[in-house]
Amino acid sequence: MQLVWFKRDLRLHDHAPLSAAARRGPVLPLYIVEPSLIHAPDFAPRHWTFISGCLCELRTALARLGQPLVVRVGEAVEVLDRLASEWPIEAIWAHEETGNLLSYARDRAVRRWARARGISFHELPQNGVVRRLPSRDEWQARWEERMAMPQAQPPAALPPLPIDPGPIPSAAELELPPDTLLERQPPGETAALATLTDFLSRRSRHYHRALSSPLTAWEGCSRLSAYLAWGALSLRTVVQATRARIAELSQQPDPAEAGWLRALAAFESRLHWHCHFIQKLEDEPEIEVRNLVRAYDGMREENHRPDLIAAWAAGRTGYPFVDACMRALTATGWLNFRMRAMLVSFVAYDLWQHWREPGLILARRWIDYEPGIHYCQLQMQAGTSGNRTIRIYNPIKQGIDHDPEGIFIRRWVPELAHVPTAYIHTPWLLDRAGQERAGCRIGRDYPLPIVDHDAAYRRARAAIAAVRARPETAIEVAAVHQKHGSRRAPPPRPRRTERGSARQLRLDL
Ligand SMILES: Cc1cc2nc3c(=O)[nH]c(=O)nc-3n(C[C@H](O)[C@H](O)[C@H](O)COP(=O)(O)OP(=O)(O)OC[C@H]3O[C@@H](n4cnc5c(N)ncnc54)[C@H](O)[C@@H]3O)c2cc1C
Repeated sequence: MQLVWFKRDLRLHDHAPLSAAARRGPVLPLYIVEPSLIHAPDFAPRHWTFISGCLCELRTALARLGQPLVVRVGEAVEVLDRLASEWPIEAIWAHEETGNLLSYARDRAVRRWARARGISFHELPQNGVVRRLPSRDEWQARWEERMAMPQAQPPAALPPLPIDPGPIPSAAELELPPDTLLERQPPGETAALATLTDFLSRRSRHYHRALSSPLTAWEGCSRLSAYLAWGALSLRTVVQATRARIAELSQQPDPAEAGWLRALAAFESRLHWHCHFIQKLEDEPEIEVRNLVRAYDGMREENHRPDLIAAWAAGRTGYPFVDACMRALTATGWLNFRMRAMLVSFVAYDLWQHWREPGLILARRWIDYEPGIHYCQLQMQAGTSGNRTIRIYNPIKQGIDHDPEGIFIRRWVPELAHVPTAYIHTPWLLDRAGQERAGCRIGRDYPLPIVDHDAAYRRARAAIAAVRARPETAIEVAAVHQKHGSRRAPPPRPRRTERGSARQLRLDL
Protein backbone atom coordinates (compact mmCIF):
# COMPACT_ATOMS: atom_id res chain seq x y z
CA MET A 1 0.00 0.00 0.00
CA GLN A 2 1.10 3.54 -0.82
CA LEU A 3 0.54 6.36 1.66
CA VAL A 4 0.15 9.87 0.25
CA TRP A 5 0.86 12.49 2.89
CA PHE A 6 -0.87 15.80 2.11
CA LYS A 7 0.77 18.80 3.75
CA ARG A 8 0.71 22.25 2.13
CA ASP A 9 -0.60 20.77 -1.13
CA LEU A 10 -4.34 20.43 -0.56
CA ARG A 11 -5.46 19.69 -4.10
CA LEU A 12 -6.21 16.89 -6.51
CA HIS A 13 -4.82 18.38 -9.72
CA ASP A 14 -1.12 18.56 -10.51
CA HIS A 15 -0.37 16.51 -7.42
CA ALA A 16 2.60 14.42 -8.53
CA PRO A 17 2.88 12.28 -5.34
CA LEU A 18 -0.79 11.23 -5.61
CA SER A 19 -0.48 10.39 -9.31
CA ALA A 20 2.79 8.46 -8.82
CA ALA A 21 1.49 6.54 -5.80
CA ALA A 22 -1.78 5.60 -7.51
CA ARG A 23 0.14 4.06 -10.42
CA ARG A 24 1.71 1.62 -7.93
CA GLY A 25 -1.37 0.32 -6.12
CA PRO A 26 -3.97 1.17 -3.45
CA VAL A 27 -3.52 4.57 -1.84
CA LEU A 28 -4.13 5.74 1.71
CA PRO A 29 -4.46 9.55 1.40
CA LEU A 30 -3.59 11.16 4.73
CA TYR A 31 -3.57 14.59 6.35
CA ILE A 32 -2.01 14.94 9.80
CA VAL A 33 -3.11 17.75 12.09
CA GLU A 34 0.10 18.27 14.05
CA PRO A 35 -0.35 19.88 17.49
CA SER A 36 3.24 21.18 17.52
CA LEU A 37 2.60 23.09 14.28
CA ILE A 38 -0.88 24.42 14.97
CA HIS A 39 0.11 25.68 18.42
CA ALA A 40 3.35 27.25 17.18
CA PRO A 41 3.68 31.07 17.43
CA ASP A 42 3.34 31.57 13.66
CA PHE A 43 0.01 29.71 13.39
CA ALA A 44 -3.45 31.24 13.85
CA PRO A 45 -7.05 30.04 13.94
CA ARG A 46 -7.66 31.77 10.58
CA HIS A 47 -5.12 29.41 9.03
CA TRP A 48 -6.99 26.43 10.41
CA THR A 49 -10.31 27.73 9.05
CA PHE A 50 -8.79 27.98 5.58
CA ILE A 51 -6.99 24.62 5.81
CA SER A 52 -10.05 22.78 7.12
CA GLY A 53 -12.15 24.21 4.27
CA CYS A 54 -9.57 22.88 1.80
CA LEU A 55 -9.57 19.51 3.58
CA CYS A 56 -13.37 19.20 3.34
CA GLU A 57 -13.25 19.73 -0.39
CA LEU A 58 -10.29 17.43 -0.88
CA ARG A 59 -11.99 14.71 1.13
CA THR A 60 -15.08 14.91 -1.10
CA ALA A 61 -12.99 14.94 -4.29
CA LEU A 62 -10.98 11.90 -3.20
CA ALA A 63 -14.16 10.12 -2.04
CA ARG A 64 -15.54 10.54 -5.57
CA LEU A 65 -12.52 8.61 -6.80
CA GLY A 66 -13.19 5.86 -4.26
CA GLN A 67 -11.14 6.63 -1.13
CA PRO A 68 -11.82 9.69 1.03
CA LEU A 69 -9.05 11.63 2.75
CA VAL A 70 -8.05 10.17 6.12
CA VAL A 71 -7.45 12.78 8.83
CA ARG A 72 -5.55 12.08 12.05
CA VAL A 73 -4.47 14.34 14.90
CA GLY A 74 -1.00 13.79 16.39
CA GLU A 75 2.69 14.28 15.74
CA ALA A 76 3.73 13.00 12.32
CA VAL A 77 6.04 10.17 13.39
CA GLU A 78 3.51 8.94 15.96
CA VAL A 79 0.62 8.92 13.49
CA LEU A 80 2.65 7.31 10.70
CA ASP A 81 3.99 4.69 13.08
CA ARG A 82 0.48 3.76 14.20
CA LEU A 83 -0.75 3.51 10.60
CA ALA A 84 2.30 1.48 9.60
CA SER A 85 1.50 -1.01 12.36
CA GLU A 86 -2.04 -1.43 11.04
CA TRP A 87 -1.41 -1.34 7.27
CA PRO A 88 1.26 -2.83 5.03
CA ILE A 89 2.72 0.51 3.95
CA GLU A 90 5.43 0.12 1.33
CA ALA A 91 6.08 3.77 0.60
CA ILE A 92 5.17 7.28 1.66
CA TRP A 93 4.72 9.94 -1.02
CA ALA A 94 4.75 13.66 -0.31
CA HIS A 95 5.78 16.98 -1.75
CA GLU A 96 9.01 18.63 -0.63
CA GLU A 97 8.11 21.36 1.83
CA THR A 98 10.04 24.54 2.56
CA GLY A 99 8.32 25.36 5.82
CA ASN A 100 9.43 26.70 9.17
CA LEU A 101 12.12 25.23 11.41
CA LEU A 102 9.52 23.01 13.09
CA SER A 103 8.35 21.37 9.87
CA TYR A 104 11.98 21.10 8.76
CA ALA A 105 12.83 19.13 11.93
CA ARG A 106 9.62 17.12 11.56
CA ASP A 107 10.55 16.08 7.99
CA ARG A 108 13.98 14.98 9.14
CA ALA A 109 12.42 12.92 11.93
CA VAL A 110 10.01 11.28 9.46
CA ARG A 111 12.90 10.46 7.11
CA ARG A 112 14.82 8.82 9.97
CA TRP A 113 11.75 6.90 11.09
CA ALA A 114 10.95 5.69 7.55
CA ARG A 115 14.54 4.52 7.05
CA ALA A 116 14.43 2.62 10.35
CA ARG A 117 11.11 0.95 9.41
CA GLY A 118 12.30 0.09 5.91
CA ILE A 119 9.61 2.24 4.29
CA SER A 120 10.68 4.32 1.32
CA PHE A 121 9.85 8.01 1.56
CA HIS A 122 9.52 9.78 -1.80
CA GLU A 123 9.49 13.59 -1.67
CA LEU A 124 8.74 15.20 -5.03
CA PRO A 125 9.25 18.88 -5.93
CA GLN A 126 6.22 21.07 -5.39
CA ASN A 127 7.24 24.18 -7.35
CA GLY A 128 10.40 25.83 -8.70
CA VAL A 129 12.31 25.54 -5.42
CA VAL A 130 15.29 23.22 -5.82
CA ARG A 131 16.42 21.08 -2.92
CA ARG A 132 20.22 20.89 -2.44
CA LEU A 133 20.74 23.54 -5.10
CA PRO A 134 24.49 23.63 -5.82
CA SER A 135 24.54 27.24 -7.03
CA ARG A 136 22.15 30.05 -7.84
CA ASP A 137 23.68 30.22 -11.33
CA GLU A 138 21.52 27.38 -12.53
CA TRP A 139 18.38 28.20 -10.61
CA GLN A 140 16.49 30.09 -13.30
CA ALA A 141 16.91 27.28 -15.84
CA ARG A 142 15.72 24.71 -13.30
CA TRP A 143 12.67 26.86 -12.50
CA GLU A 144 11.80 27.08 -16.21
CA GLU A 145 12.15 23.31 -16.61
CA ARG A 146 9.83 22.65 -13.67
CA MET A 147 7.21 25.13 -14.85
CA ALA A 148 7.19 23.64 -18.37
CA MET A 149 6.62 20.07 -17.15
CA PRO A 150 3.18 18.60 -17.89
CA GLN A 151 0.78 18.84 -14.96
CA ALA A 152 0.22 15.58 -13.10
CA GLN A 153 -3.21 14.11 -13.79
CA PRO A 154 -5.34 12.87 -10.88
CA PRO A 155 -5.91 9.10 -10.82
CA ALA A 156 -9.12 7.88 -12.50
CA ALA A 157 -10.08 5.87 -9.41
CA LEU A 158 -8.76 4.87 -5.99
CA PRO A 159 -9.60 1.43 -4.55
CA PRO A 160 -11.59 1.96 -1.31
CA LEU A 161 -9.92 0.89 1.93
CA PRO A 162 -11.71 -0.32 5.09
CA ILE A 163 -10.38 2.56 7.19
CA ASP A 164 -12.25 5.16 9.24
CA PRO A 165 -11.51 8.53 7.58
CA GLY A 166 -11.84 10.27 10.96
CA PRO A 167 -13.41 13.69 11.56
CA ILE A 168 -11.90 16.99 10.42
CA PRO A 169 -11.58 18.61 13.85
CA SER A 170 -13.00 22.04 14.61
CA ALA A 171 -10.84 24.86 15.95
CA ALA A 172 -12.44 24.39 19.37
CA GLU A 173 -11.63 20.68 19.37
CA LEU A 174 -8.04 21.58 18.61
CA GLU A 175 -8.10 24.09 21.49
CA LEU A 176 -7.44 26.99 19.16
CA PRO A 177 -8.93 30.37 20.09
CA PRO A 178 -11.87 31.59 17.98
CA ASP A 179 -11.15 32.83 14.46
CA THR A 180 -11.98 36.55 14.36
CA LEU A 181 -11.67 37.15 10.63
CA LEU A 182 -14.53 39.36 9.36
CA GLU A 183 -14.12 38.80 5.61
CA ARG A 184 -12.69 35.63 4.20
CA GLN A 185 -11.62 34.12 0.91
CA PRO A 186 -13.43 30.88 0.09
CA PRO A 187 -11.06 27.94 0.65
CA GLY A 188 -10.46 24.95 -1.65
CA GLU A 189 -9.37 23.94 -5.11
CA THR A 190 -12.61 24.91 -6.87
CA ALA A 191 -12.43 28.45 -5.50
CA ALA A 192 -8.72 28.57 -6.38
CA LEU A 193 -9.33 27.64 -10.02
CA ALA A 194 -12.28 30.03 -10.26
CA THR A 195 -10.12 32.86 -8.85
CA LEU A 196 -7.39 32.10 -11.39
CA THR A 197 -9.84 32.05 -14.30
CA ASP A 198 -11.54 35.24 -13.18
CA PHE A 199 -8.18 36.99 -12.81
CA LEU A 200 -6.78 35.95 -16.17
CA SER A 201 -9.97 36.55 -18.12
CA ARG A 202 -10.97 39.86 -16.54
CA ARG A 203 -9.31 41.32 -13.45
CA SER A 204 -5.70 41.14 -14.69
CA ARG A 205 -6.25 43.78 -17.38
CA HIS A 206 -4.96 46.62 -15.16
CA TYR A 207 -2.93 44.52 -12.68
CA HIS A 208 0.26 46.60 -12.91
CA ARG A 209 -1.65 49.82 -12.23
CA ALA A 210 -3.92 48.36 -9.54
CA LEU A 211 -1.45 46.59 -7.31
CA SER A 212 -0.02 49.49 -5.33
CA SER A 213 -3.11 51.09 -3.84
CA PRO A 214 -5.32 49.33 -1.30
CA LEU A 215 -8.27 50.99 -3.06
CA THR A 216 -7.73 48.91 -6.19
CA ALA A 217 -5.53 45.98 -5.09
CA TRP A 218 -8.27 43.85 -3.50
CA GLU A 219 -9.84 43.49 -6.96
CA GLY A 220 -6.83 44.10 -9.21
CA CYS A 221 -4.34 41.63 -7.67
CA SER A 222 -4.76 37.96 -8.43
CA ARG A 223 -5.64 37.04 -4.81
CA LEU A 224 -4.08 33.64 -5.43
CA SER A 225 -1.60 33.77 -2.55
CA ALA A 226 -3.64 31.83 0.02
CA TYR A 227 -4.35 29.09 -2.52
CA LEU A 228 -0.67 28.88 -3.42
CA ALA A 229 0.43 28.95 0.22
CA TRP A 230 -1.75 26.01 1.25
CA GLY A 231 -1.39 24.28 -2.09
CA ALA A 232 -5.00 24.39 -3.30
CA LEU A 233 -3.40 25.37 -6.61
CA SER A 234 0.04 24.52 -7.97
CA LEU A 235 2.37 27.26 -9.12
CA ARG A 236 2.83 25.34 -12.38
CA THR A 237 -0.92 25.53 -13.04
CA VAL A 238 -0.78 29.32 -12.57
CA VAL A 239 2.33 29.77 -14.73
CA GLN A 240 0.98 27.64 -17.55
CA ALA A 241 -2.45 29.28 -17.51
CA THR A 242 -0.80 32.74 -17.51
CA ARG A 243 1.42 31.85 -20.45
CA ALA A 244 -1.55 30.45 -22.37
CA ARG A 245 -3.44 33.69 -21.74
CA ILE A 246 -0.47 35.76 -22.88
CA ALA A 247 -0.27 33.69 -26.09
CA GLU A 248 -3.99 34.15 -26.67
CA LEU A 249 -3.87 37.92 -26.17
CA SER A 250 -0.74 38.24 -28.33
CA GLN A 251 -2.67 36.87 -31.27
CA GLN A 252 -5.36 39.50 -31.01
CA PRO A 253 -4.73 42.34 -33.44
CA ASP A 254 -6.24 44.99 -31.07
CA PRO A 255 -3.33 47.25 -29.96
CA ALA A 256 -5.37 48.18 -26.87
CA GLU A 257 -4.48 44.73 -25.53
CA ALA A 258 -0.78 45.69 -25.34
CA GLY A 259 -1.46 47.14 -21.87
CA TRP A 260 -3.02 43.87 -20.78
CA LEU A 261 0.09 42.02 -21.98
CA ARG A 262 2.25 44.36 -19.90
CA ALA A 263 0.04 43.64 -16.91
CA LEU A 264 0.40 39.90 -17.38
CA ALA A 265 4.17 40.20 -17.82
CA ALA A 266 4.33 42.03 -14.46
CA PHE A 267 2.22 39.29 -12.91
CA GLU A 268 4.34 36.51 -14.39
CA SER A 269 7.53 38.02 -12.96
CA ARG A 270 6.00 37.74 -9.49
CA LEU A 271 5.51 34.02 -10.02
CA HIS A 272 9.31 33.77 -10.34
CA TRP A 273 9.69 35.84 -7.15
CA HIS A 274 7.44 33.37 -5.34
CA CYS A 275 10.05 30.62 -5.69
CA HIS A 276 13.07 32.95 -5.67
CA PHE A 277 12.28 33.93 -2.08
CA ILE A 278 11.29 30.46 -0.90
CA GLN A 279 14.58 29.17 -2.33
CA LYS A 280 16.46 31.41 0.14
CA LEU A 281 14.75 29.78 3.12
CA GLU A 282 15.28 26.35 1.56
CA ASP A 283 19.01 27.10 1.33
CA GLU A 284 19.26 28.75 4.75
CA PRO A 285 16.39 27.74 7.09
CA GLU A 286 17.84 29.76 10.00
CA ILE A 287 16.78 33.03 8.41
CA GLU A 288 13.43 32.42 10.07
CA VAL A 289 15.06 33.44 13.34
CA ARG A 290 18.23 35.42 12.62
CA ASN A 291 19.46 38.20 10.39
CA LEU A 292 20.57 37.13 6.95
CA VAL A 293 23.44 39.62 7.23
CA ARG A 294 24.85 39.11 10.71
CA ALA A 295 26.51 42.53 10.65
CA TYR A 296 23.07 43.91 11.56
CA ASP A 297 22.87 41.78 14.72
CA GLY A 298 22.46 43.91 17.81
CA MET A 299 21.28 46.97 15.91
CA ARG A 300 17.76 47.04 17.35
CA GLU A 301 17.62 44.39 20.06
CA GLU A 302 18.21 46.72 23.00
CA ASN A 303 15.42 49.00 21.92
CA HIS A 304 12.72 46.34 22.43
CA ARG A 305 9.45 48.12 23.27
CA PRO A 306 6.48 45.76 23.66
CA ASP A 307 4.16 48.78 24.13
CA LEU A 308 5.08 50.21 20.71
CA ILE A 309 4.73 46.82 19.02
CA ALA A 310 1.32 46.40 20.68
CA ALA A 311 0.14 49.82 19.42
CA TRP A 312 1.32 48.96 15.90
CA ALA A 313 -0.39 45.54 16.03
CA ALA A 314 -3.64 47.08 17.27
CA GLY A 315 -3.71 49.73 14.52
CA ARG A 316 -3.25 52.55 17.04
CA THR A 317 -0.04 54.29 15.99
CA GLY A 318 -1.67 57.65 15.31
CA TYR A 319 -0.65 57.40 11.61
CA PRO A 320 -4.02 56.88 9.91
CA PHE A 321 -2.80 55.05 6.82
CA VAL A 322 -0.65 52.63 8.83
CA ASP A 323 -3.53 51.97 11.21
CA ALA A 324 -6.03 51.46 8.36
CA CYS A 325 -3.71 48.91 6.74
CA MET A 326 -3.20 47.02 9.98
CA ARG A 327 -6.91 46.95 10.79
CA ALA A 328 -7.79 45.86 7.24
CA LEU A 329 -5.27 43.05 7.55
CA THR A 330 -6.67 41.98 10.91
CA ALA A 331 -10.19 41.85 9.49
CA THR A 332 -9.48 40.27 6.10
CA GLY A 333 -6.18 38.38 6.37
CA TRP A 334 -4.78 40.06 3.26
CA LEU A 335 -2.94 43.20 2.18
CA ASN A 336 -1.21 44.19 -1.04
CA PHE A 337 2.58 44.05 -1.24
CA ARG A 338 3.30 47.77 -0.83
CA MET A 339 1.16 48.08 2.26
CA ARG A 340 2.76 44.99 3.78
CA ALA A 341 6.15 46.56 3.15
CA MET A 342 5.01 49.84 4.71
CA LEU A 343 3.81 48.08 7.89
CA VAL A 344 7.19 46.43 8.28
CA SER A 345 9.03 49.67 7.49
CA PHE A 346 7.03 51.43 10.19
CA VAL A 347 7.76 48.93 12.93
CA ALA A 348 11.39 48.38 11.86
CA TYR A 349 12.46 52.00 11.16
CA ASP A 350 9.97 54.35 12.77
CA LEU A 351 9.61 52.24 15.91
CA TRP A 352 13.10 50.76 15.56
CA GLN A 353 12.02 47.26 16.58
CA HIS A 354 13.64 43.97 15.59
CA TRP A 355 11.63 42.16 12.88
CA ARG A 356 11.22 38.86 14.73
CA GLU A 357 8.29 39.62 17.08
CA PRO A 358 6.36 41.78 14.57
CA GLY A 359 7.07 39.08 11.98
CA LEU A 360 5.25 36.50 14.08
CA ILE A 361 2.31 38.85 14.52
CA LEU A 362 2.11 39.31 10.75
CA ALA A 363 2.55 35.59 10.08
CA ARG A 364 -0.52 34.95 12.22
CA ARG A 365 -2.50 37.59 10.35
CA TRP A 366 -1.64 36.77 6.72
CA ILE A 367 -4.07 34.13 5.52
CA ASP A 368 -1.40 33.32 2.89
CA TYR A 369 1.48 32.86 5.36
CA GLU A 370 4.29 31.27 3.37
CA PRO A 371 7.45 31.09 5.51
CA GLY A 372 9.90 31.37 2.59
CA ILE A 373 8.36 34.55 1.24
CA HIS A 374 7.45 35.95 4.61
CA TYR A 375 10.80 35.82 6.40
CA CYS A 376 12.78 36.94 3.35
CA GLN A 377 10.46 39.88 2.69
CA LEU A 378 10.39 40.75 6.36
CA GLN A 379 14.19 40.95 6.48
CA MET A 380 14.34 42.76 3.18
CA GLN A 381 11.89 45.43 4.36
CA ALA A 382 13.65 45.68 7.73
CA GLY A 383 17.00 46.16 5.99
CA THR A 384 18.81 43.08 7.34
CA SER A 385 19.01 40.99 4.18
CA GLY A 386 21.80 42.80 2.34
CA ASN A 387 19.41 44.10 -0.31
CA ARG A 388 20.85 46.83 -2.48
CA THR A 389 18.09 49.31 -1.73
CA ILE A 390 16.78 50.04 1.73
CA ARG A 391 13.43 51.78 1.63
CA ILE A 392 12.02 53.67 4.56
CA TYR A 393 8.41 54.38 3.72
CA ASN A 394 6.98 57.69 4.74
CA PRO A 395 3.56 56.76 6.16
CA ILE A 396 2.05 60.17 5.34
CA LYS A 397 3.32 60.21 1.76
CA GLN A 398 2.10 56.64 1.22
CA GLY A 399 -1.38 57.66 2.36
CA ILE A 400 -1.43 60.74 0.14
CA ASP A 401 -0.19 58.73 -2.88
CA HIS A 402 -2.41 55.68 -2.50
CA ASP A 403 -5.49 56.90 -0.65
CA PRO A 404 -5.62 60.64 -1.47
CA GLU A 405 -9.24 61.14 -0.38
CA GLY A 406 -8.87 58.96 2.70
CA ILE A 407 -11.53 56.50 1.54
CA PHE A 408 -9.59 53.47 2.78
CA ILE A 409 -8.70 55.23 6.03
CA ARG A 410 -12.31 56.19 6.76
CA ARG A 411 -13.47 52.63 6.13
CA TRP A 412 -11.00 51.01 8.52
CA VAL A 413 -10.48 53.80 11.07
CA PRO A 414 -14.05 54.92 11.63
CA GLU A 415 -12.99 57.32 14.41
CA LEU A 416 -11.65 59.53 11.59
CA ALA A 417 -14.72 59.21 9.32
CA HIS A 418 -15.63 62.90 9.58
CA VAL A 419 -12.15 64.41 9.59
CA PRO A 420 -11.82 66.78 6.58
CA THR A 421 -9.82 65.33 3.69
CA ALA A 422 -7.14 68.01 4.06
CA TYR A 423 -6.28 66.54 7.49
CA ILE A 424 -7.12 62.87 6.99
CA HIS A 425 -3.42 61.88 6.79
CA THR A 426 -2.33 64.23 9.60
CA PRO A 427 -5.35 64.59 11.91
CA TRP A 428 -3.18 65.86 14.77
CA LEU A 429 -2.73 69.11 12.80
CA LEU A 430 -6.47 69.83 12.87
CA ASP A 431 -7.29 72.50 15.45
CA ARG A 432 -9.41 71.81 18.49
CA ALA A 433 -12.61 73.24 16.97
CA GLY A 434 -12.10 71.17 13.81
CA GLN A 435 -11.61 68.05 15.92
CA GLU A 436 -14.84 68.79 17.80
CA ARG A 437 -16.72 69.23 14.50
CA ALA A 438 -15.26 65.91 13.22
CA GLY A 439 -16.36 64.20 16.45
CA CYS A 440 -12.83 62.97 17.10
CA ARG A 441 -10.51 64.43 19.74
CA ILE A 442 -6.95 63.43 18.84
CA GLY A 443 -5.27 61.99 21.91
CA ARG A 444 -8.61 60.82 23.31
CA ASP A 445 -10.66 59.18 20.50
CA TYR A 446 -7.70 58.46 18.25
CA PRO A 447 -4.03 58.44 19.33
CA LEU A 448 -1.47 61.13 18.73
CA PRO A 449 1.41 59.80 16.59
CA ILE A 450 3.44 57.44 18.77
CA VAL A 451 6.64 58.50 17.05
CA ASP A 452 7.90 61.48 15.07
CA HIS A 453 8.55 60.17 11.57
CA ASP A 454 11.18 62.73 10.60
CA ALA A 455 13.23 62.15 13.75
CA ALA A 456 12.88 58.36 13.37
CA TYR A 457 13.96 58.62 9.75
CA ARG A 458 17.15 60.46 10.69
CA ARG A 459 17.95 58.01 13.49
CA ALA A 460 17.40 54.98 11.24
CA ARG A 461 19.49 56.49 8.45
CA ALA A 462 22.39 57.14 10.81
CA ALA A 463 22.24 53.68 12.40
CA ILE A 464 22.18 51.90 9.04
CA ALA A 465 24.93 54.05 7.62
CA ALA A 466 27.12 53.18 10.63
CA VAL A 467 26.75 49.44 10.03
CA ARG A 468 27.22 49.80 6.28
CA ALA A 469 30.42 51.74 6.78
CA ARG A 470 32.15 48.76 8.38
CA PRO A 471 34.36 46.90 5.89
CA GLU A 472 33.17 43.51 7.17
CA THR A 473 29.57 44.42 6.27
CA ALA A 474 30.44 44.78 2.58
CA ILE A 475 32.26 41.44 2.61
CA GLU A 476 29.28 39.71 4.20
CA VAL A 477 26.77 41.36 1.88
CA ALA A 478 28.79 40.19 -1.14
CA ALA A 479 28.75 36.62 0.19
CA VAL A 480 24.98 36.79 0.74
CA HIS A 481 24.48 38.03 -2.84
CA GLN A 482 26.64 35.22 -4.15
CA LYS A 483 24.60 32.64 -2.26
CA HIS A 484 21.07 34.02 -2.67
CA GLY A 485 21.14 36.65 -5.43
CA SER A 486 18.74 36.25 -8.33
CA ARG A 487 21.48 36.69 -10.97
CA ARG A 488 19.22 39.16 -12.74
CA ALA A 489 20.45 42.74 -12.94
CA PRO A 490 17.98 45.00 -11.12
CA PRO A 491 16.23 47.43 -13.50
CA PRO A 492 17.48 51.02 -13.17
CA ARG A 493 15.25 52.99 -10.82
CA PRO A 494 14.23 56.56 -11.55
CA ARG A 495 15.49 58.85 -8.78
CA ARG A 496 13.16 61.44 -7.39
CA THR A 497 14.04 64.30 -5.11
CA GLU A 498 11.91 64.15 -2.00
CA ARG A 499 11.89 66.75 0.67
CA GLY A 500 10.77 67.31 4.24
CA SER A 501 8.18 64.96 5.64
CA ALA A 502 7.43 63.59 2.14
CA ARG A 503 10.98 62.19 2.03
CA GLN A 504 11.55 58.50 1.66
CA LEU A 505 14.97 57.05 2.29
CA ARG A 506 16.50 54.71 -0.25
CA LEU A 507 20.06 53.56 0.15
CA ASP A 508 21.81 51.61 -2.55
CA LEU A 509 23.81 48.82 -0.98
C1 LIG B 1 6.68 41.69 4.83
C2 LIG B 1 6.04 40.90 3.73
C3 LIG B 1 5.60 39.62 4.00
C4 LIG B 1 5.02 38.85 2.98
N1 LIG B 1 4.58 37.60 3.31
C5 LIG B 1 4.01 36.85 2.35
C6 LIG B 1 3.52 35.55 2.66
O1 LIG B 1 3.62 35.09 3.81
N2 LIG B 1 2.94 34.83 1.67
C7 LIG B 1 2.84 35.30 0.39
O2 LIG B 1 2.30 34.61 -0.48
N3 LIG B 1 3.32 36.51 0.07
C8 LIG B 1 3.88 37.30 1.00
N4 LIG B 1 4.35 38.55 0.67
C9 LIG B 1 4.43 38.94 -0.74
C10 LIG B 1 3.21 39.65 -1.36
O3 LIG B 1 2.85 40.77 -0.62
C11 LIG B 1 2.02 38.71 -1.54
O4 LIG B 1 2.43 37.56 -2.24
C12 LIG B 1 0.88 39.31 -2.33
O5 LIG B 1 0.46 40.52 -1.76
C13 LIG B 1 -0.26 38.31 -2.37
O6 LIG B 1 -1.37 38.78 -3.06
P1 LIG B 1 -1.73 38.22 -4.53
O7 LIG B 1 -1.76 36.74 -4.55
O8 LIG B 1 -2.95 38.91 -4.99
O9 LIG B 1 -0.46 38.70 -5.32
P2 LIG B 1 -0.19 39.02 -6.84
O10 LIG B 1 0.37 40.38 -6.91
O11 LIG B 1 -1.36 38.72 -7.69
O12 LIG B 1 1.01 38.02 -7.18
C14 LIG B 1 0.80 36.65 -7.56
C15 LIG B 1 1.66 35.74 -6.73
O13 LIG B 1 3.03 36.06 -6.92
C16 LIG B 1 3.75 35.88 -5.70
N5 LIG B 1 4.27 37.17 -5.26
C17 LIG B 1 3.74 38.39 -5.45
N6 LIG B 1 4.52 39.34 -4.91
C18 LIG B 1 5.57 38.69 -4.36
C19 LIG B 1 6.72 39.11 -3.65
N7 LIG B 1 6.97 40.40 -3.43
N8 LIG B 1 7.59 38.17 -3.22
C20 LIG B 1 7.37 36.86 -3.46
N9 LIG B 1 6.29 36.41 -4.13
C21 LIG B 1 5.40 37.30 -4.57
C22 LIG B 1 2.75 35.33 -4.69
O14 LIG B 1 2.79 33.94 -4.72
C23 LIG B 1 1.43 35.85 -5.24
O15 LIG B 1 0.32 35.07 -4.83
C24 LIG B 1 4.91 39.36 1.67
C25 LIG B 1 5.35 40.65 1.42
C26 LIG B 1 5.90 41.42 2.44
C27 LIG B 1 6.37 42.80 2.15
